[in-house]
Amino acid sequence: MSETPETPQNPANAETPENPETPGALDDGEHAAHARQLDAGDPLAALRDRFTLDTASDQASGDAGIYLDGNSLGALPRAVPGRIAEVIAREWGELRIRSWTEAGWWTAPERIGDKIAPLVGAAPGTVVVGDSTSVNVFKAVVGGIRMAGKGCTEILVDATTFPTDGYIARSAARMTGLAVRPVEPARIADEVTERTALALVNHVDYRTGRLNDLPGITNALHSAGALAVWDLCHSAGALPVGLDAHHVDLAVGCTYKYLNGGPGSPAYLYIREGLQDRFESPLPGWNSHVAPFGMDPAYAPAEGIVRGRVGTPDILSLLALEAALEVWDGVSIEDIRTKSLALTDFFLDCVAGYAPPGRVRSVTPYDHRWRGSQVSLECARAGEVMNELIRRGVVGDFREPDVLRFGFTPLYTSFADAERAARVLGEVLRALPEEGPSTGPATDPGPEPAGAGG
Ligand SMILES: Cc1ncc(COP(=O)(O)O)c(C=O)c1O
Ligand SMILES: Nc1c(O)cccc1C(=O)C[C@H](N)C(=O)O
Repeated sequence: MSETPETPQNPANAETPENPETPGALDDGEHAAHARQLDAGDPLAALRDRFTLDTASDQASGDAGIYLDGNSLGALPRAVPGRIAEVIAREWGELRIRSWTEAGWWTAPERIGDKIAPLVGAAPGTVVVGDSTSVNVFKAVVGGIRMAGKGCTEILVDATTFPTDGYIARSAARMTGLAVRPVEPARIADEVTERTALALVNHVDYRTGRLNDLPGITNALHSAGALAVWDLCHSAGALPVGLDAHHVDLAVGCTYKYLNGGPGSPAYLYIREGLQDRFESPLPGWNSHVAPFGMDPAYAPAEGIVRGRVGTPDILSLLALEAALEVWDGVSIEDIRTKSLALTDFFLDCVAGYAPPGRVRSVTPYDHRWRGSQVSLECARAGEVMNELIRRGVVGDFREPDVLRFGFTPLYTSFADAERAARVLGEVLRALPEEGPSTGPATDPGPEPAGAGG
């Protein structure tokens, strides 16, 4: 994974003069038949039943939606409503305060961290669940700066990062007297110096779906004496991460995308085992104290990953997440990756077949080494196109200024979903010519841009 990223070659970019512009003349049947064949041979196909989604027969009748926004909000696992009803009725309703010990509420952040750990290649005891990703970015960046060498004067931040990481990193740097330098992930190895404390990098770019080179960048940072801090929001649950194997120092991620924990479900913090005793949290709440019920005015951190905690855990959301993680029973992340790449390859082929030539350009690398689990298509009038796709039952989302995003969650997305989404996209692009009366939400999103609520 440490080779230089190649220029993406993408069938959806390719000129396809042989593709007729009239919908009826496309060979829809061939793509649809291929989708049926791929679904029939898909060893993960049955996992879709672990989720509440529109059924295959709803889809056959054309009434149901195709959900390609699991990279924003994962679908609802079937086990969650029953478990939450039980937690409310029994644990909160009857046991009340006793549940902190008798129902295992107190230890839930580490117990659930241990369930996420194998999905990101981490050992037990290295992941703690709680707070939002934004808050965990703050803990990781300040905690990392405090571990760095005294002569460090700067931190590097992925220049293409999801904005919250950049905002928080800037604030953290200001508080600690360091400078912030935005650097493209592919340039980090060249830009890191002995004065760099750490780099904060997104594993998968939220906008383009590009997979950044975690092993190579981590290695380059270490060679310069800097720490590697990764944001796994768009990779955890979609592809193998290998945190321990690649000696990542600190990592954060959300659980509401490919981990299907539900809206606003708590995020997680990973601290490499060898660094835990040096980690000084910038938010040393009583839950990370060595003796929380000692009520000592002086702070003394707990041993191990517990020191990543802050205050009282958000129990209902945490336990919903725990139930959601049951969908991973018997599922290997390597098989998920294989299906993810097959789905995105197939979608790109279908788009190349169905979209009018030149109307969309994939900004997601075609090269598997650099592809996450989404396909992002640059397109004129993208906001309007996405609104129309959603109206026709294909739910992806739109990101400024001109990107259509389609997320593929191998646990529940079928090849038939991919084919139908591409077919409807082709229809919508024909209905909305490139030069429209206005550029609409692509330049002026208004209060609710397409897909914002996903
Ligand atoms: C890469 C990345 N980091 C952070 C966040 C946001 O984190 P939070 O859960 O704090 O809103 C997102 C998405 O919302 C994201 O895509
Ligand atoms: N967290 C979100 C939310 O509360 C509302 C709408 C969208 C989101 C998202 O997760 C956005 C997402 N991180 C993105 O990749 O753009």
